[in-house]
Amino acid sequence: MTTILEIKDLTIRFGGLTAVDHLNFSVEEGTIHGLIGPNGAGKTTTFNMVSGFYTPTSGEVLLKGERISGMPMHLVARKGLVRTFQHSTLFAELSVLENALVGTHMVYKPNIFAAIFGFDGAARKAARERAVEVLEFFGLAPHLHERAGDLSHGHQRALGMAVAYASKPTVILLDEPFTGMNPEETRHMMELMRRLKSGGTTILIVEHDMQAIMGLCDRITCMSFGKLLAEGNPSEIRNHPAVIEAYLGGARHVA
Ligand SMILES: Nc1ncnc2c1ncn2[C@@H]1O[C@H](COP(=O)(O)OP(=O)(O)OP(=O)(O)O)[C@@H](O)[C@H]1O
Repeated sequence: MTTILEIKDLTIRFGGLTAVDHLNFSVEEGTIHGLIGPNGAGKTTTFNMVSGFYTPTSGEVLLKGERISGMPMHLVARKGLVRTFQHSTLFAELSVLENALVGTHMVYKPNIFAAIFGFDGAARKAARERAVEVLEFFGLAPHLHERAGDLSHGHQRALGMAVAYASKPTVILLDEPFTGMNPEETRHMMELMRRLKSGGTTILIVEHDMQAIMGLCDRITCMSFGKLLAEGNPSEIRNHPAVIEAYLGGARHVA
């Protein structure tokens, strides 16, 4: 196993609140790694630091040994790490294909509008091919020319992942990808994630759906009050007394 992502002593303070407090964990290449914890534990804030959205107060994030913390998001993305957001960030007025083309801009051209309208012939063709390939992978090929805002909720979430994946990331961060999905959509999304993993992509996922997390992840890190609470495989986490306590006050099992 090779470590692809290292979170080292990561800390961020907002005024008097330490939202993430000397957090340490590593993600192995080609795995699905879960980041869980009760509401307010600091999961999204950690994602924000890993993806370059926030600058940590101290500590660092290494991608393949290179420090990426403190870099702006677009540079982190160019290094091969991209994220999705809890809430859809699609361009609702653009078509499904145009949204996916925006996702390719990191690879083929740095400017969003150039990604859609201004490529030279060869780059434009390559970007379009990549966008269509990714949309096929996510089951969105029948919807290429529909307005993104008109898609079903499940398809919008799939498109959010497709846009992120279009830039050919080595690591993809998924923030609550199953929110608002019905069981069928969740099953389908889980299958897509397993296929991404088979293709060699590393996935770090924040999610409250414990059944999905336990079914998907190779390894899980649990946070509580900004700190690392426990780490292990799904069965170790499911039976970990501190995790059970953090979620349910010790009353029941996690999943
Ligand atoms: N920009 C900010 N300014 C001030 N406080 C913040 C900011 N971002 C997050 N926090 C605080 O940091 C703590 C951790 O929040 P965070 O959203 O990371 O938790 P979470 O584990 O993702 O929770 P949830 O599961 O509810 O999404 C919370 O107390 C939150 O209010």
